[in-house]
Amino acid sequence: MKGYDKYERTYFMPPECTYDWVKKDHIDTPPIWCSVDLRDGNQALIEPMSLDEKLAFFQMLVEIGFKEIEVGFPAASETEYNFMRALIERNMIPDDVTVQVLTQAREHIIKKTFEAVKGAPHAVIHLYNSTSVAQREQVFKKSKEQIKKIAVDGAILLKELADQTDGNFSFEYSPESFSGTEVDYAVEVCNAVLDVWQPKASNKAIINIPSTVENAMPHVFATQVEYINKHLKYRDAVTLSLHPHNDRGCGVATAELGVLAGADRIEGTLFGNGERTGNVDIITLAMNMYSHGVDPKLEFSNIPKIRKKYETFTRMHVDPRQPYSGDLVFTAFSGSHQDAIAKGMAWREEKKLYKWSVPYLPVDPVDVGRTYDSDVIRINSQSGRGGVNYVLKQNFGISIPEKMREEVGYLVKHVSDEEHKELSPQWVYEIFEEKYVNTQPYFQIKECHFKQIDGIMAEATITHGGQSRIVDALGNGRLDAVSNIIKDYFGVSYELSVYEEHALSQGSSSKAMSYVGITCDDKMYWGAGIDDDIIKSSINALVVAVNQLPAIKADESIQDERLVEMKNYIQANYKNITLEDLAEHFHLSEPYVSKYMKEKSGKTFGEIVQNIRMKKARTLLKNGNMAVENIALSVGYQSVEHFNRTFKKKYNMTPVEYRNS
Ligand SMILES: CC(=O)SCCNC(=O)CCNC(=O)[C@H](O)C(C)(C)COP(=O)(O)OP(=O)(O)OC[C@H]1O[C@@H](n2cnc3c(N)ncnc32)[C@H](O)[C@@H]1OP(=O)(O)O
Ligand SMILES: CC(C)C(=O)C(=O)O
Repeated sequence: MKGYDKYERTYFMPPECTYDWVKKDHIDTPPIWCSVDLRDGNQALIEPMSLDEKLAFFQMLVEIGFKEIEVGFPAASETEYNFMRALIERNMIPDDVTVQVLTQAREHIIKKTFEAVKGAPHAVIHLYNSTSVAQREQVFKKSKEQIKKIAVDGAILLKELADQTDGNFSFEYSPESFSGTEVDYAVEVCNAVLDVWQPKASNKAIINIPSTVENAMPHVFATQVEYINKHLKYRDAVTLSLHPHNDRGCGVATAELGVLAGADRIEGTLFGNGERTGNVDIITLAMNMYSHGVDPKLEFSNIPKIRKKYETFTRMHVDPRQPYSGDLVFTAFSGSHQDAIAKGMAWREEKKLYKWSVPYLPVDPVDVGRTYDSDVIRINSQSGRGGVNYVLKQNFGISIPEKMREEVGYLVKHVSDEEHKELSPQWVYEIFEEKYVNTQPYFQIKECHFKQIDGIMAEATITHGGQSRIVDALGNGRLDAVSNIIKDYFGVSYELSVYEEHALSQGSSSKAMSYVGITCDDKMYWGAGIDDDIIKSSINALVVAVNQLPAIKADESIQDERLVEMKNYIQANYKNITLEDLAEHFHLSEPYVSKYMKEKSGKTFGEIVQNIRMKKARTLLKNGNMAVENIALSVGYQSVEHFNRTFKKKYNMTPVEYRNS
């Protein structure tokens, strides 16, 4: 890529590099968390938060459990100033929470800041000035000594004003733009500031190391932090804090390695809001610890609720891939992931495990306020049988037999592929239902009675081709007897291979769900049935399965017989027949009859009716002198105009022209 040679590395390795942090593999106690949402997060918003929004956000941060909150930059604006005053005057700061405010190292800004914090029960005054090579040269045009003096002068003024101002104050100093600063020089400036403040273990100062613009790999930052940790004066009286940004996308790694390197405290924001690519995301950091079995001491058990408020207050949007918080972070669309998750969840339930080990899910989604129903497995063309089965089970209590799952999986994903869409759980259910439960059958068994005679005798009413017949057969069980009826009646052979059933809870009532798999020529055919009655549900399942057999589907004698019967019925009732009448007469649904007629005769129901009417009309026109109006009505048209129009369209002449031709 052209232009790469315009850049060079702008960070500095410390004079001595030690790598003690490398030997640690996890963080066992959470750092002190400081939220900077209301300051660094707020200053990065297109529209900074209003006073009321800041108050509500502050309340949310307190509820999450933050004990240190940088509430703003009071010298920046009236809103910022008034917010600080409101917190103090309305007594909104809980006893165990410390608020913090930021100030430049400029006299009037520091003075304004102290006016804002007057009367605070406990506040941290956070002083910063830039120390990087670039800022020394380009912005301040000052030497190292002069830059250090800005910090020291600021520190002196903080101390003086703190002594003169009503309230309880501690101090924080940040060598801003540390990432482009020589590490030993940054330490020198920090130590000079500490010399002014003379911190005590009972009232610690905070030294905050920002990766103001992240410009190095996280291990470089950790090595820098380790050096600072070892070279800061008054170390027992100093809280070493980090303030990572995310310009290289490594904010979280930078923070974690920095903590391993000796940092005690982290400044960050919810969802990583902040300047440019953001501050480090505290939710991710906290949840990373949580997923290692460490209590982060922040409450993220309902992230969706926090997110909703955050999005309202900041007008920002959380990315669907944002760790722990995004819409899609617990979702598997792909088959093998879904399969493993579904099996892992089943394993967990079966073994009654408390410890979490479900594949592909770093934490239990329920722990952060998500659900298993809609968050974990979603169906598209990348999905597989494990996922489809999970969705049916989780959402509808349908537990399909192991051997049936592959067919159902392919059936569902095929629809998604064709439609090019994600399928909602309801859609998945409808696909399943249409094929296995409510399929339009070639035959049905509407009624069945059983007698115990040397085995089971079943007597079933089989309906097909518009006719119903009562047939009986013996079997060694009820389903076997019904199966024998079907075999005898249609002359088909198959093996009844799988029968499974379970209760299906729907609201307060419970139904029986049955599955039947039959084998014919080494291939399995499936059906399912749902009914209050277990026998009925199993017969329905069997009927659907048999209806899938190619021998039944291709049985032209059944087809032809029914088609002829339908045509005869139309012929006999052509004057006022509707599709609804026809479907009802043959105990079938309208869409099925409509599709069936088109497929089998090449004409729609409407075309067939029209042909019959026209044929009758032509005969009446040629034989006798019945008025055209009367002919129209007698063959079933509502009006003569309609008849004339249809006739002309079909024969390219009017009925009168036809009569005279
Ligand atoms: C990395 C960070 O996030 S740091 C925090 C940044 N946040 C903000 O800036 C948000 C709030 N800031 C503001 O509202 C404004 O900047 C104010 C009100 C504080 C100050 O505004 P202004 O007086 O117009 O000054 P501005 O911020 O533009 O800075 C300009 C001057 O201050 C100096 N300056 C900037 N930062 C500092 C600092 N930390 N310490 C000392 N001097 C500073 C600049 O060198 C410049 O000096 P010059 O005029 O002599 O060249
Ligand atoms: C003021 C400092 C800590 C800052 O916000 C930064 O450097 O990013």
